Amino acid sequence: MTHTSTYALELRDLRKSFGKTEIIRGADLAVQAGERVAIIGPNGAGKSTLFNLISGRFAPTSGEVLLHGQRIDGRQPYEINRLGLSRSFQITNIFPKLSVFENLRCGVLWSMGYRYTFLRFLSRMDAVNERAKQLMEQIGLHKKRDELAVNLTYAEQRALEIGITIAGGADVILLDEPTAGMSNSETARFINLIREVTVGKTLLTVEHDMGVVFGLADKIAVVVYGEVIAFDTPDAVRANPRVQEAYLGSVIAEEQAALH
Ligand SMILES: Nc1ncnc2c1ncn2[C@@H]1O[C@H](COP(=O)(O)OP(=O)(O)OP(=O)(O)O)[C@@H](O)[C@H]1O
Repeated sequence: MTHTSTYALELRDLRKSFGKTEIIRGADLAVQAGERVAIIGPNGAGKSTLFNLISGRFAPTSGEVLLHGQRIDGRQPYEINRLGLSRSFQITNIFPKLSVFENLRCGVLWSMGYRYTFLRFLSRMDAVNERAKQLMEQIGLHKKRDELAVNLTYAEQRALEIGITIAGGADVILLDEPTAGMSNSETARFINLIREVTVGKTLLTVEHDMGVVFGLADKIAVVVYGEVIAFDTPDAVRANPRVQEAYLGSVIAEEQAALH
């Protein structure tokens, strides 16, 4: 049996009920460090709820969530963040009236436990500035250093969100539909950006766009009716009869029809 600590993230018989309705119904998942995982499934299957359970927004009704072998279920989102798991929307909420550089500095400081009200002191903080500069280059916004976030294009704002998400150096990153609302060419560029900035990290995305799923994921977790019914490589998931029957067959058929 593999030792638990070899997994970056593990879900064990995770359950969540809202009122009398069980939405997550015994989900199991074991993600190795460095894997990029896309969570897919029909509308209402429980994908966002799973993200909420992992990131601490909801406490599970029962079951366990482990980050590098350590139980994190029931902990507060900020505690989970400090333990090395960062979710895009937790900290995002870009500050529209701050520049790209200032937004990234806030991301770095937030991860260190400061509050953005210390903003006026930031210019003295060389290490913070250096990290923000490095992030700005990583996300390709160094030429927009002093541009206010509100003036960025949509795709640039999403890139800034990713920069803020990775600012604290978390090694497990959760992204909700990172390319939603982008054009095809923006999406292709953005997949590359995500791949680059998550090298060596563990990535989980909730994703509806099959192009993104197959372009980004090393493994796919298929969630149907609150359970992970398959967790495997994209090719194996495509070929899995249970997945085809439950969900993916119709999506692949649509995809193939669109290609011909
Ligand atoms: N806070 C809540 N209270 C009550 N029911 C909820 C709550 N959050 C989610 N649900 C219900 O849980 C079910 C799963 O929702 P969830 O958003 O996790 O699905 P999803 O797979 O992310 O769907 P989609 O692909 O449409 O975003 C839905 O029936 C939803 O109404």
